[in-house]
Amino acid sequence: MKLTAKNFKNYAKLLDSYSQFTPSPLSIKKFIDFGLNACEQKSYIFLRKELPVRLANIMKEIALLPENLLRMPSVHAVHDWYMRSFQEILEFEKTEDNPSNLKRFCDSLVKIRNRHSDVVETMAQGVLELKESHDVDHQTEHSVQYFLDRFYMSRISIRMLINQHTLLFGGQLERAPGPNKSKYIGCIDPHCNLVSVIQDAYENARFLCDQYYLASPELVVEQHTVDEPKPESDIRIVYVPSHLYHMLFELFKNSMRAVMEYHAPRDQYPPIKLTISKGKEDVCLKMSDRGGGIPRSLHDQLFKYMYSTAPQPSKSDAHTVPLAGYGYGLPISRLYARYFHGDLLIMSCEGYGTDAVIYLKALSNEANELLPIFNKTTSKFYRTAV
Ligand SMILES: O=C(O)CCCOc1c(F)cc(-c2c(C(=O)NCc3ccc(C(=O)O)cc3)noc2-c2cc(Cl)c(O)cc2O)cc1F
Repeated sequence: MKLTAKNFKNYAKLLDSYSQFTPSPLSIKKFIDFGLNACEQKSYIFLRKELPVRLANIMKEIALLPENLLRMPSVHAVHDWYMRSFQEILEFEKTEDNPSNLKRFCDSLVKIRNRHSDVVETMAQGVLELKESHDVDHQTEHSVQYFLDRFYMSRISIRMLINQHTLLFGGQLERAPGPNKSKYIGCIDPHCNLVSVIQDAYENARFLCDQYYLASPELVVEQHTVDEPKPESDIRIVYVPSHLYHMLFELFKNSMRAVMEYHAPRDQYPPIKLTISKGKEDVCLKMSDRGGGIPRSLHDQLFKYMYSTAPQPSKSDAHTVPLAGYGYGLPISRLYARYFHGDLLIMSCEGYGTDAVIYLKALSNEANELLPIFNKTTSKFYRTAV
């Protein structure tokens, strides 16, 4: 439906009303329990309210961004995608949960997911457009950092809800029944084998490293469980393998880049060590490399969106390890870890190497979604930050 002045006013009213609601966080346990006895009508009734609530909450923040960022063509495009998706879901607000509407709803979710597939790159482009067209003061940089952390967390959560519904009810052909794929609940693996995800991420990062450096560090994995120091079988948890893969792939790339740059080509490269430990509260994955580390003063830059959207250096600059990252890999990996109340920390010892630790909740009932909530405090933050 084309946005006209008339329906724009009506849309603004709907945005206000849906943003008054607080998003309802779900735990991994709740996703599993619902999925084990999945009812499409219940999911439809929940999502046709929860999705517009989550969209409206973050759209109110987009509207509070500094004017000169909002005006950037790429940011405007993203805002437009959000408006269209918000409207599309509202068309189901009062429709009956009959089979044809359920099918239409599912198709609409797939369409929305596809519309938003390039949001991260497009927002990064918008930040670059801002840097190239305006002087960016500290306040604006601070607002952008605060906003993007919340914006990408909101996006992770909305895609999680959409993926669960479309995987459970989308009528996809049965997945190739891999060893435990058939036991997935949507995108959640109730028996996620950590070593398999680690191996996957390592092999793919190593492939890129070998391509560029013609060599790569080996990997050594150790596992410890609170009850048995040398567990017989691999440690497993209930988690979303694709989220864990994203974090590990990013960290392996960083460790490999540091090790290969720090050690002269003729050296025997020190291996990357990955220690997995399962405690009562957390499952920890510590990736340790001897890549020379970074100075403490540069730690925060690793997680900056503005800093890390440096223009792409030419290939010739690639011989030094530029701290200006090339993507949003690390900040978004930290959001994936925090999404279910875990965390991702980088501890570097300059002159020696870096430890990167991923903390995940050991208990699925404690792995609750961490959702950004739009309220007076949020808008005050933007007002004072402008
Ligand atoms: O976003 C992306 O695509 C990648 C964005 C990211 O790109 C980076 C990258 F992969 C690796 C490093 C790096 C360095 C380094 O670079 N040391 C050499 C130098 C020492 C001092 C200075 C300085 O004083 O300026 C600069 C470099 N040392 O340890 C790490 C390191 C960093 C992380 Cl997050 C990790 O998980 C593991 C690591 O071994 C820095 C990156 F930034």
